[in-house]
Amino acid sequence: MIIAVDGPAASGKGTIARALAGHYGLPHLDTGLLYRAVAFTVRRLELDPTREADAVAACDFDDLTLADPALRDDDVGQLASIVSAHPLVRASLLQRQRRFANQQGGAVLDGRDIGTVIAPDADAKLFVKATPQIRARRRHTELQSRGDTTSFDRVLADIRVRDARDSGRDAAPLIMASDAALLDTTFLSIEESIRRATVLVDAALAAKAKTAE
Ligand SMILES: Nc1ncnc2c1ncn2[C@@H]1O[C@H](COP(=O)(O)OP(=O)(O)OP(=O)(O)O)[C@@H](O)[C@H]1O
Ligand SMILES: Nc1ccn([C@@H]2O[C@H](COP(=O)(O)O)[C@@H](O)[C@H]2O)c(=O)n1
Repeated sequence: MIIAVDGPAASGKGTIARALAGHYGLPHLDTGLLYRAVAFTVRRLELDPTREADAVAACDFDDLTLADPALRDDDVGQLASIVSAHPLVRASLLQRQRRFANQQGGAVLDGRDIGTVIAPDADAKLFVKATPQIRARRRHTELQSRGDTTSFDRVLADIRVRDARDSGRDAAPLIMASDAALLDTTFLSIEESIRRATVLVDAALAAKAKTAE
């Protein structure tokens, strides 16, 4: 069983995807981390993130990089949205994500293009959204708890820039798959978001089982 969870930055898709993975006993992949690792490597090697060849060279990152907490920094997210717009970077990370999705028993993946590109035949697809203001507030709180002093206005501005870049690029833009269920978490607690996500996934699985009869 493959569950695809997509949505914009700080919409809560990772929180929901992790909870779904626990609920259904499936492994989880946060695909944003892969793009963050490329961005982090570009920066470490002092490469140019706007040059596709430089960004592709950074796709060969060491897997230990994925465990570095600095990957979660706001500026790495910004850089990730620059490198992720290059088609050859996306192509370079595609098979790794597909292999994870198609492993025996299934998986939960969250990102921007899981339901549209990585796993278009996923058994259940969610598109998680929330207003930019509420996403910025959540991300700001999270950054503060890690000792990051980035201002709320800066976090909100970064989220708007990242939304525009991720939705406006030609290669695998952030869009809701036509067969995804929409979950707006703007006014929902984490617990309620997870509860509703589980109901939506159960409904998608039941509908799929019925058409297979
Ligand atoms: N419904 C909610 N209510 C309040 N806070 C939430 C809610 N959902 C998630 N959060 C918090 O908001 C922050 C962002 O959530 P999360 O990391 O799940 O988002 P994301 O969409 O995966 O972000 P990114 O795209 O940057 O990976 C986290 O600190 C999380 O605990
Ligand atoms: N499937 C994906 C996942 C992520 N990206 C890009 O990476 C950036 C960081 O992702 P987070 O989920 O950690 O915020 C994001 O802004 C996207 O540009 C992607 O393109 N496809």
